[in-house]
Amino acid sequence: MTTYNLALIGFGGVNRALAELIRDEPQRFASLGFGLRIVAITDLALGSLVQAEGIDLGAALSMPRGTSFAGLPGGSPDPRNEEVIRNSPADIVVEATFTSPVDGEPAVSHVKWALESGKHVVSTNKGPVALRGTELSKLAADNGVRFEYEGAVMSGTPVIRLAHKMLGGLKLTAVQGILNGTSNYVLGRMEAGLGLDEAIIEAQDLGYAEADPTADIAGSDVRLKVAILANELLGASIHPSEVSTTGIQDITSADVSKALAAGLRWKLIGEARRNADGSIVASVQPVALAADHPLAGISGATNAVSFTTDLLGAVTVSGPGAGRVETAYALISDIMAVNEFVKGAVRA
Ligand SMILES: NC(=O)C1=CN([C@@H]2O[C@H](COP(=O)(O)OP(=O)(O)OC[C@H]3O[C@@H](n4cnc5c(N)ncnc54)[C@H](O)[C@@H]3O)[C@@H](O)[C@H]2O)C=CC1
Ligand SMILES: N[C@@H](CC=O)C(=O)O
Repeated sequence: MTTYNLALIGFGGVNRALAELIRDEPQRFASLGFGLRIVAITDLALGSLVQAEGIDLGAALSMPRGTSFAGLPGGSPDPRNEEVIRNSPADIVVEATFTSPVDGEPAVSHVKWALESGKHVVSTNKGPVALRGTELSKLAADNGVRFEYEGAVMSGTPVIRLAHKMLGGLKLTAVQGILNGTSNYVLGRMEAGLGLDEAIIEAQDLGYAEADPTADIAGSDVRLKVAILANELLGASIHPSEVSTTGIQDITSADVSKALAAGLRWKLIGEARRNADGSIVASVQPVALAADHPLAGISGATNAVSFTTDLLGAVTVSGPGAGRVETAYALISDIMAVNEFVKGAVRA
């Protein structure tokens, strides 16, 4: 059985959840036909750690706040991302640092260093995909490796790969959905009587929010996801700045109560549509949906996306849109895709 060596770049909620699954449930991976060993970890707060024989995950996961990997064999107080990505004995680099909606950095560089070094990349980071996706996928192909990013849209809920694999024979003209777990959770909690700020704190505690939750509330997170879906599935080549974006920051508790009394629910809707002339229009905006609208019942951190197709009409996928373990599962599904690629290459 093949065992893949992983380097985790960023050791926050998502990559910690992945490390816990690898430590606690090796049989899950064995049943998939491969083993996983974490040989390197870097993080802004902890520094870096490289142990070619496999890191003691119990020790790494229980590092007290404010300490660094410097005290461990192979440890350093600095993240040393480039050195670790290029030179550690990893087969797969797992990129889960902060998403930058502006330029995708430093994650874009992390992905490039890995691909240039002949390492596969699996990532939940939306920045590199939305802002430099075409270039990075080409770099992966040129180096004979994979760049997989299922978790960039709707966490572990299968969307990107599912649409590529299962909807390929259809003409897709639009994607529309609730694509941010935090804002949907926050709107639901406001319906229950909480203020915006209190609801955001809850979403942070639950691991849904971005490091800067403004991205969730003001819509830049959904803007990246809309650009990814438009480019991946509608054949567009749009930059996130072309997605007109309004968040939920100006929706007040009074607005929420008034809507509820009228049988409406506020939702943050992301949409991309191909016009008859081939042009693409894309937007993010709050909409007060009637209770019988298919997206009105999507609550909490659950998300849903609906594809408008020629032969099937609307095809809708719903599931978790955020969460630490839920997003770690996206990385596992990406590693499964890498494994299929590797096995296919061996057979060919
Ligand atoms: N939490 C969720 O539900 C989801 C998260 N994502 C994305 O996954 C990524 C990770 O998310 P979380 O783990 O929740 O975030 P987090 O904020 O808990 O963890 C990110 C970690 O990356 C580290 N980091 C930041 N910049 C770094 C750098 N230059 N070098 C080394 N380490 C660095 C931070 O110190 C932090 O520990 C983010 O890009 C996020 O947008 C995507 C889908 C869902
Ligand atoms: N902060 C994001 C996490 C997933 O992309 C969200 O809440 O949806």
